[in-house]
Amino acid sequence: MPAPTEFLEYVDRNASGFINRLKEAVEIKSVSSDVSRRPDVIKMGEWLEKQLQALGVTTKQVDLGKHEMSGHTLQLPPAILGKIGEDKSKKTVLIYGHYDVQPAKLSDGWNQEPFEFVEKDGLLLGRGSTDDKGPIMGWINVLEAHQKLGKPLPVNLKFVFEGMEEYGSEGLDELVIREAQPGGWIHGVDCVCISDNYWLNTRTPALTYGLRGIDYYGITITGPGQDLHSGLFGRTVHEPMTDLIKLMGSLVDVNGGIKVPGVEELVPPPTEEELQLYHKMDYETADIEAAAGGPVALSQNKIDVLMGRMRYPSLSLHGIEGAFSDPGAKTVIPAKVTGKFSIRLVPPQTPAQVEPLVRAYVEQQFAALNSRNKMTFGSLHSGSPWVADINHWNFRAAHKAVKAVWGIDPDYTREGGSIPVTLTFAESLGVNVLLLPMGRADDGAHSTNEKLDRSNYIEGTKMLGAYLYEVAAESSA
Ligand SMILES: NCC(=O)N[C@@H](Cc1c[nH]cn1)C(=O)O
Ligand SMILES: [Zn+2]
Ligand SMILES: [Zn+2]
Repeated sequence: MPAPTEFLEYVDRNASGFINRLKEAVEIKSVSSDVSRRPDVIKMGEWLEKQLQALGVTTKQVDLGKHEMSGHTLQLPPAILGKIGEDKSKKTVLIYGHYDVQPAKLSDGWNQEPFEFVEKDGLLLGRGSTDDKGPIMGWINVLEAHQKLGKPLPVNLKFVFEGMEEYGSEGLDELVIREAQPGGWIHGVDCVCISDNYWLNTRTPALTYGLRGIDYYGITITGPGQDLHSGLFGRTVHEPMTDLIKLMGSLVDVNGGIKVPGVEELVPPPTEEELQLYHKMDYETADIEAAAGGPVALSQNKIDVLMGRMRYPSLSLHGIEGAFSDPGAKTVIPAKVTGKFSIRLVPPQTPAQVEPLVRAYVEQQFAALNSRNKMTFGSLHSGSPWVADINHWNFRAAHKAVKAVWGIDPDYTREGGSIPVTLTFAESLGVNVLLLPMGRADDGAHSTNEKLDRSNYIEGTKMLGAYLYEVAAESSA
């Protein structure tokens, strides 16, 4: 059942109001990994709850308790649960999104203050515009259109919005498992839809049926009692940074090969059938280079690039806490440094399998340094990979919606990123989960100058609405 014309026209007529809604959302600095921004994350959750309530959604804020972050005990931002419609003759779709964002500073290389929303040259710019505030606003726009038009929604909707996704979704798995039980908020839904990833390129919409998992680690080296003058102490003491750089350098080679024994070996080679899927995707190595903003692809072979992103694990080095990183030439020997890195996991890898391999390797590498410093290794957070069945009516409905709104067939992709709760939804609810991305490959999620194309936001709002109509029309058999 295609989306009604009056809905599509409402979206076009009200585009500027929808953009204002996104502006308001972007300007709340809801950075989940920043201790000082935690009140803003909570404010963002409250703002979102009010938006939902104003559009007739029954909501519930769930306190997820407290957690430890960077030596502080902090209140976790609430999960915002919502529901609208209880018509037993209709399907019920569960929508998930996250209202927290990655950190961003002007000095990272932004052309504008990252939390000041700018509309320019067809782009909606600002932190969170594509990840994940744009898609969440898309769902709210769909609700607004139906309320203002006095039209019933074609399906019942349940919502789970969280404020800690960018920090490993702390506390959410337990909530989802609890609420999936009989009598729980999300028990009995027919399918799940998540809009929190991107097209493979800038041309072709995508339906996504897989995500990599993640295991995020920290290696801390301590020794000196305080930071030291390198002129007075250089070549007289074991330096924590020197040890850490050696360890971090031993984890991955410059071509992306993971040097931790046993990690790559867990992954089976691709079958002929799987290779054919990559051949069919609308993709060129120029796409990754355009999205990366430089000629830096590891291979000029499209299949290698696609498999590197979708079906092989990767190990990335993220940063060093405690290292000198300001402009200037401070001659310091930092006393305590923590190196952060993560491994993106693919089936059948699990964090429980991979973590002991990494720990044993890091300990062995550190022992080989014969350093008198101390090393501690830990996992900051983790999530398992997920793969779905694309032959399900949930995907069929999304395919029709994409075709109706964008006029082309979508690519079927596996995403290189992670959304830790996805597998928990699939397992605890026992239903199909679909990822329906709104943004493009070059949106700059987690990066500088993050944007969502105006057309992706507006057509994407239509696509989300159209998907609900197509779900309603599918037979669940
Ligand atoms: N849009 C999904 C996303 O960006 N997910 C994050 C999740 C994460 C895990 N640890 C920190 N963030 C990702 O990096 O894939
Ligand atoms: Zn996201
Ligand atoms: Zn993200």
